[in-house]
Amino acid sequence: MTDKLKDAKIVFVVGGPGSGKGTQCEKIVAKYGYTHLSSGDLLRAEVASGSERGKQLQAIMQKGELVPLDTVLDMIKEAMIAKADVSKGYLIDGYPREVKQGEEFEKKIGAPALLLYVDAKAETMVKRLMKRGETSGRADDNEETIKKRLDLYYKATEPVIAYYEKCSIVRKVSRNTERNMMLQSNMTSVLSLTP
Ligand SMILES: Nc1ncnc2c1ncn2[C@@H]1O[C@H](COP(=O)(O)OP(=O)(O)O)[C@@H](O)[C@H]1O
Ligand SMILES: Nc1ncnc2c1ncn2[C@H]1C[C@H](O)[C@@H](COP(=O)(O)OP(=O)(O)O)O1
Ligand SMILES: [Mg+2]
Repeated sequence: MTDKLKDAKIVFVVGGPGSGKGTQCEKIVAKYGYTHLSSGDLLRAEVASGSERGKQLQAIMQKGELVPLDTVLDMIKEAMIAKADVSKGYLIDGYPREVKQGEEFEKKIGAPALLLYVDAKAETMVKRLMKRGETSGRADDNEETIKKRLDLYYKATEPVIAYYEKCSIVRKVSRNTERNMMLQSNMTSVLSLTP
């Protein structure tokens, strides 16, 4: 099964809650036709299905905690396989959330070609999430859960960036670069390579 993903081009998209991961991914999809898989969206789809597992996931997400690694990795892998025949590459948005998730992904699927680090100030993230919460209907877009998600981001997810900096695959997108990120040659050269 994993054979289907043997040569897959993989881009991890990492950043704090509300940093703009989903927004930047949409831009990349429009330009490069990559397959966008958001771990949060996959989990919310499971919740929406009303399954027993969905109920357990909902309770964890509402508290701003991480769901079990195996659950999210299995979902991502399944979604990747489903698109393997048509995909030019994958944007894995919201994963890894901790170094261990990155290690497991590499063992079970493959190594990332690039990690896009979407950077924003805590103050900006909180402001955006409070605004998003007015219409998103998301159980975790409220003040209390946002604070927990931010704390967890700095504690568990930021180390992921340092971990991948060692192999020089991190590209940072920040306020100054996001508007013209598609023009950055370092990103273009990696993204436009055919798988
Ligand atoms: N560059 C930006 N400037 C202003 N608002 C933004 C920007 N990027 C994203 N947003 C807004 O911030 C919120 C969070 O963005 P989203 O892409 O959902 O982030 P994430 O997937 O990282 O949580 C959304 O409401 C989005 O419209
Ligand atoms: N890779 C992962 N591991 C564990 N839990 C995850 C996960 N990705 C998402 N979740 C769970 C916990 C998150 O607080 C919640 C929402 O994630 P998300 O939609 O990626 O949020 P955001 O886009 O605001 O950063 O789903
Ligand atoms: Mg998102």
